[in-house]
Amino acid sequence: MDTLFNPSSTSSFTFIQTHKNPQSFSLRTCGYLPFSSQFKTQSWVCLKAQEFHNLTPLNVLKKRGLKCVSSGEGLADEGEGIRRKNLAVFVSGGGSNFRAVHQATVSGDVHGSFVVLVTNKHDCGGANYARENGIPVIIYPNTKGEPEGLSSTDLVAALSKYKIDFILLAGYLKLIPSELIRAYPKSILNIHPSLLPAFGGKGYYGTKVHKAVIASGARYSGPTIHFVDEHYDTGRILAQRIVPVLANDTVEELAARVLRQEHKMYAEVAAAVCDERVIWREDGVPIIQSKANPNHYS
Ligand SMILES: Nc1nc2c(c(=O)[nH]1)N[C@@H](CN(C=O)c1ccc(C(=O)N[C@@H](CCC(=O)O)C(=O)O)cc1)CN2
Ligand SMILES: NCC(=O)N[C@@H]1O[C@H](COP(=O)([O-])[O-])[C@@H](O)[C@H]1O
Repeated sequence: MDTLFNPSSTSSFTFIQTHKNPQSFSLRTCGYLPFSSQFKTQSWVCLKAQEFHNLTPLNVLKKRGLKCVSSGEGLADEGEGIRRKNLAVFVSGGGSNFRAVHQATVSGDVHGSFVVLVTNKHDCGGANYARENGIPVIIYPNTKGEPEGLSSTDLVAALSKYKIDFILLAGYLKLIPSELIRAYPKSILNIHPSLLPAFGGKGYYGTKVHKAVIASGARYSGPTIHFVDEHYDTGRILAQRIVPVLANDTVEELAARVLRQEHKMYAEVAAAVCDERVIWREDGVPIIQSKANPNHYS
């Protein structure tokens, strides 16, 4: 039994572009607002009127001080498609999350293409899968064991030629340098196999995470996808799913249950970022607009 955890599935947000500040969306206070369609003009989005249903009363939302800022590119015009995004992936191991998202790009579920892979282990499963699929492989960082590895500065320079839109960390076990974080603001995601902020940080990776969860007596666990900042696992949380921790779970059984949800969630989140459906609330929390119902956010 895997349960989706969707705290705000009944919430509806309506966003009005303010002429004063084309990068911020604010909630109008005049009660329910209808919109009919969305189109993009120059650098900001205009929302026209249409009846919406089951809106959370705006005054309730406004009391929570909710204002939203677009993800930067805004919503596409009705008449034109959203540009396909270039993706980079960082792996250290087998790369099952990478393979799951890559297969979603091939099937068309994710409107993006992996253009480069970075790894600290030149012969890991993820790197070999990339080579088999014609995806260039870069080694980072430079270590005794990986003398071909790049420095942080050279990594940023090497990646710049691929015109990357988003970087996905998928089982990468080294610290992402601040130079790369500065070069790709709000554009680097990581998947972690616990419900952050619990069981995260230095030393929490792979089976070590699940061992700690079981030892704690926690009844639920699950994967988290978050934006990456300078520290391990402290960036803004974007998505989570929950799974039960059973009384007689082994580390391997819990790891497998969480990993199944990781694969599904990462493909959904990758689709959202490529569709430009990530919106940053004024309080700094990123939220995802539902593909099926644009009135729903989670
Ligand atoms: N700047 C950031 N870099 C990375 C993040 C991040 O959030 N910010 N996430 C990690 C992935 N990760 C958890 O999701 C993670 C990976 C590795 C470690 C860790 O303790 N690593 C060991 C070395 C392990 C090894 O080399 O085998 C260590 O640093 O001592 C913690 C969390 C990816 N990068
Ligand atoms: N803290 C980072 C961490 O533990 N990441 C975890 O490593 C595994 C990689 O599997 P994969 O290589 O098969 O995708 C995944 O479970 C991922 O959440």
